Amino acid sequence: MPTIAPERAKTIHVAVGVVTDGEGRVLIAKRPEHAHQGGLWEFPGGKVEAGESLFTALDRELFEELDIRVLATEPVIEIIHDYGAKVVRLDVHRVSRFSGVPRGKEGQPLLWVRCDDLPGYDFPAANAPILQALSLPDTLCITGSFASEEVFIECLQSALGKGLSLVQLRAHELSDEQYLVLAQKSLDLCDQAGARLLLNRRCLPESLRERVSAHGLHLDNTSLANLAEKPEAGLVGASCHSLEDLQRAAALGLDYATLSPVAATASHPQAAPMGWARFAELVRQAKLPVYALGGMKQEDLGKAKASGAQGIAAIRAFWAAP
Ligand SMILES: Nc1nc2c([nH]c(=O)n2[C@@H]2O[C@H](COP(=O)(O)OP(=O)(O)OP(=O)(O)O)[C@@H](O)[C@H]2O)c(=O)[nH]1
Repeated sequence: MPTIAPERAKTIHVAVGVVTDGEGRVLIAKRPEHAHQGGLWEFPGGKVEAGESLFTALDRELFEELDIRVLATEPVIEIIHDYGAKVVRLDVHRVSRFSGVPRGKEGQPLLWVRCDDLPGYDFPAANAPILQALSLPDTLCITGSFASEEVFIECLQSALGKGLSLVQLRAHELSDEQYLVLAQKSLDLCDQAGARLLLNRRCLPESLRERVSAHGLHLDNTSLANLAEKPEAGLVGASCHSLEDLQRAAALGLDYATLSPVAATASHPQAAPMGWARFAELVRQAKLPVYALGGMKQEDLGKAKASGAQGIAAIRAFWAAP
């Protein structure tokens, strides 16, 4: 019978801190050459000791490594990654408030980096979903019904005015041609507001897609199932309803997933809601940022984050004429 090497018998729980400054930059440190994943950049942190809470572990590690005390944190993402020789569970939290001035107490080089610039640094393989999570907002607006183009524009302007910065254009009732006209108008408004627009259109012919250079694509569940590789279309996410879907989305290297329905939803009345406990269980096993979808309201954001989500995705909560 094969035996499990002792160091593989248990998953190592690691507290990881994304220390953020007033300008939204994050702190990265270089791992020592001799360490596991040595020479790569990391977010400061270390192993959670027996009996320690995540907060206590993070505070202790960041004091030991950076000479700062942690004052406030919020969850970012949890990643289980198998390095072969060991399995790590990275419990990543943003350190939004701290006291002291960070310095590399162990002689490690430190850098403050803008989130957009993080992909330019080499991180351990487990960190890819952390970088994805940091590049995404905690709300995803999905466009809803509209009686006329005028009403659509009003709803979109209202959503952008509330600060929503990621919009998925879902309008299955339109022809390709009508959809593209609306996509171009939406893109102009999103660009003006500094928001990103994702096209959700099954089988939108390549020639038409080329006419609107949106910031990315949202794939429906059928497209996810049929896809052989991630389309080269910027930010790409997909609609997931199961662990298999989430695993497929991660294996394709997609940037995010929506997981639904969490609660009962008017847009899919026949679908049975999975509830928060099941949602959290699935998200724990996901290797990419996941938005909770289905009956979500703005006040569900805290619950979603506490369940491991990137945030919430919704139509009704965000789509309304002013
Ligand atoms: N701190 C940190 N660890 C990471 C990151 N990404 C990643 O894969 N890891 C892995 O998580 C584990 C954390 O171990 P560590 O060496 O930082 O923990 P520690 O400070 O308690 O180390 P020690 O017990 O060797 O002193 C390592 O296997 C490391 O490769 C990251 O961004 N930050």
